[in-house]
Amino acid sequence: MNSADEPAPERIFLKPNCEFRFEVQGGDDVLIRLKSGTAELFGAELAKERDYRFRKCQLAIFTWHGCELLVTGKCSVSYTSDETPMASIVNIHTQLDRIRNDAWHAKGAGPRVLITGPTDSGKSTVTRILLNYALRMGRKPTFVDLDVAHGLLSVPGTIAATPLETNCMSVEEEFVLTAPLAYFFGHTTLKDISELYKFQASELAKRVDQRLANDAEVNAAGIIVNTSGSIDNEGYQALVHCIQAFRIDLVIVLGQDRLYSELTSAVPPTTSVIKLPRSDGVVQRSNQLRHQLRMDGCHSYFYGKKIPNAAPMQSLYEYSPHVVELSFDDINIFRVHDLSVSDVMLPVGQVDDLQRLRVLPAEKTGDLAHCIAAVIHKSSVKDDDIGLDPQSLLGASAAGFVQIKAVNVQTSKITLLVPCHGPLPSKNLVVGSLKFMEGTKMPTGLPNYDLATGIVVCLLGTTLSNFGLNIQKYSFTLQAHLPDAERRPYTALWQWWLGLSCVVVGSIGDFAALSFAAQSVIMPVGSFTLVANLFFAHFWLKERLTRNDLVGTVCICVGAVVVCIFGAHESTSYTLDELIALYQRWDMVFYAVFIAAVLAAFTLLNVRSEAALQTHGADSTEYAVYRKWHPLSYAALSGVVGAQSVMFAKSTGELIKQTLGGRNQFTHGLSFVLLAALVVTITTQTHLLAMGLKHFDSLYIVPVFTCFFITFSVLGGAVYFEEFKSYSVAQAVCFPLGVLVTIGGISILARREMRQPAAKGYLLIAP
Ligand SMILES: Nc1ncnc2c1ncn2[C@@H]1O[C@H](COP(=O)(O)OP(=O)(O)OP(=O)(O)O)[C@@H](O)[C@H]1O
Repeated sequence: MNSADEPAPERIFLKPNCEFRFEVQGGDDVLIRLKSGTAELFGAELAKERDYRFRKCQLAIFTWHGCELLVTGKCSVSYTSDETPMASIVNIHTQLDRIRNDAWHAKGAGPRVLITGPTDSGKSTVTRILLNYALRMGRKPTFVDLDVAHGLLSVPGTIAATPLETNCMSVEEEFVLTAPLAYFFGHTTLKDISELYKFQASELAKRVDQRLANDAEVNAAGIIVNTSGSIDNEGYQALVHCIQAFRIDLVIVLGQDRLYSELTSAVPPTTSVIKLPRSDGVVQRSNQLRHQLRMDGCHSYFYGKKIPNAAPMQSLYEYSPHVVELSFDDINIFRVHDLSVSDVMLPVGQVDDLQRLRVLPAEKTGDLAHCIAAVIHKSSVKDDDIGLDPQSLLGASAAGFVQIKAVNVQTSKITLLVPCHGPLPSKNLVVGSLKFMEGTKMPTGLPNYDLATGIVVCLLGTTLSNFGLNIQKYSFTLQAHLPDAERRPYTALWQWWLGLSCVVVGSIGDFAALSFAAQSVIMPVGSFTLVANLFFAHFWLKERLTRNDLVGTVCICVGAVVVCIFGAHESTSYTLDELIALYQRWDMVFYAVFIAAVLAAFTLLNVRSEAALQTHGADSTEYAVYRKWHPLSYAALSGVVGAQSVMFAKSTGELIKQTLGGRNQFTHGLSFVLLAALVVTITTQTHLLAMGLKHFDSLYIVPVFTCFFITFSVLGGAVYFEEFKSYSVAQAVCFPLGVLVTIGGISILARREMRQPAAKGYLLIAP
């Protein structure tokens, strides 16, 4: 929690059969801890003395026997209520569990329950409670979600099913899931295309039947179906269709007498229909909020859920999607149309649903931008020597989903956001009307404290790091004024160590900033170090600041920001074996040779410059050739070596993360080689930077070092984590452009008239 005026923790004492209802808005965080008694959140039991974290939600914690809760943080609404439908729900559960028990002993089928009602009547909540109760009894119920408005199991616009197990139950999340069987409807209402919905519901029902037939335990646990809130006209027809398709035994109608009475006469005699009162706690959601929830659903499909300040295991919910660019030929995009009877050109009565539904190619134009597309399972599509039969896509399930980011008609290229690395499971995509606009925020009107904290921490960290470098430079300046006999190596200077400590603490701050805001924000903010450097070097160390220095530094700053924004990506988790495989890739070998060549060239330059300086002196013609290159060699070498240390740090970080997650990676010698490489590169970088600062102005050394450090770490990460493969056109153009701008900045800075380095020891400048 970030706010300074955070309320003190509140103790809530709940009487038996009461619930604590609360709402948490977008930017806020609320922690709830069960202190005593027993309590459950929509059927999932709370553990004692554990903090549960809630954001952006409206929920209720119920107790059967009374409990004490400790609530920390700001709830926008909170109150307790003793009017709940929990007694009726638990009665239904008891009946269902009896049927499950009988089914298990008789090796038969368990109960099939469907929950319906108008929008915001609490359907998903009752579904969740019944599922959680079944899971708590050790059953494996199948959850079928037919609500296309939300898509609890997948992205919105899908209908899906999956058997659940105890580990799917969670207090903080709706359901913790693996891969459900999903059909992509593509729309969030049934309007105008309800035939497709009915057809897909029937297909899903058949697949669920097949799944249940193969597993006695899952079969005996039965199914629980959540439905959409549209219950008029087409919605009602679709509801009756689904009750038949899934052969429902029990329909629970929430809070609407008319629907209850209509369904009672419409369903088969084997199906019972019961009424359940709508809980007063169920919150009415505006259309704007519903839209926002859908965008959040799409966002968490691609990016996972970042839980700020969460325990290490919870951060597993963070995913790293990739952007890929494909040519038009590599991808087929289809759309399902529900033609009117006259369009099908068959006599009325002879037209069945399948004939009305036509799968037609979608035109690849900019209109497709932001569309969510289902990638259709290859195995379910008819694609033989004669070619692809688009109609076969109708009954095919989705292997996953992508977002169409852009369509470029001129270059015939399409850019996709895909959830993971590697080729798509098939080249056939289906779109509907669902679009995912990234960056739509909760309409809370509250500032984003995490982002602000990240930026402030990063600014403080980079300023401290730069202050540290300038303290080191200051220590060299003091030494330069001592007689030769009194000068000491830099490692014997307490000021140098103080500077190094500031650099280390500052860098820790930079890393910490990454846990508050995205890398693409933090890295560019990090180039503020150059601004801090101008300040310290000019005003404290009294280094002369010219217009050239300003222009060069600004160019490096701009270039670094561009490189970070267009080059940097989030990385994925790798085990040691995967890391070894990565290091063996030909592009990594290529990159290693390239780095070796760069290091060799700058080392040669450095050795020659040093030799010319030591042998002939700073004013000699022999040294004049190297005057511009000598400072560059130090700054560039330390930057390139430092960038390698980032790669080794990333690798060792991965190994430590995996090891902490229970898979020890330090049983292999190579892990220690990576660790040793990390130590060697960090030490070398520190030494080279110290030597650069010792001999030359920090107004030159720091920007050039920063430029090499950032460019080579981004380049290394991109090669290492194969990010180039997924570069969009904008990235492919802007990344090299950013590098060019930084190189331009260096060449401007190189014109700086630096004071001559002393042949032995320190550069003489006025303190
Ligand atoms: N007893 C309760 N106390 C507080 N909030 C509740 C309670 N019951 C449900 N809610 C909240 O009310 C909102 C609407 O409930 P729910 O999603 O179950 O309705 P729904 O009928 O499934 O909605 P839709 O028609 O959109 O599918 C949800 O945010 C849910 O968490």
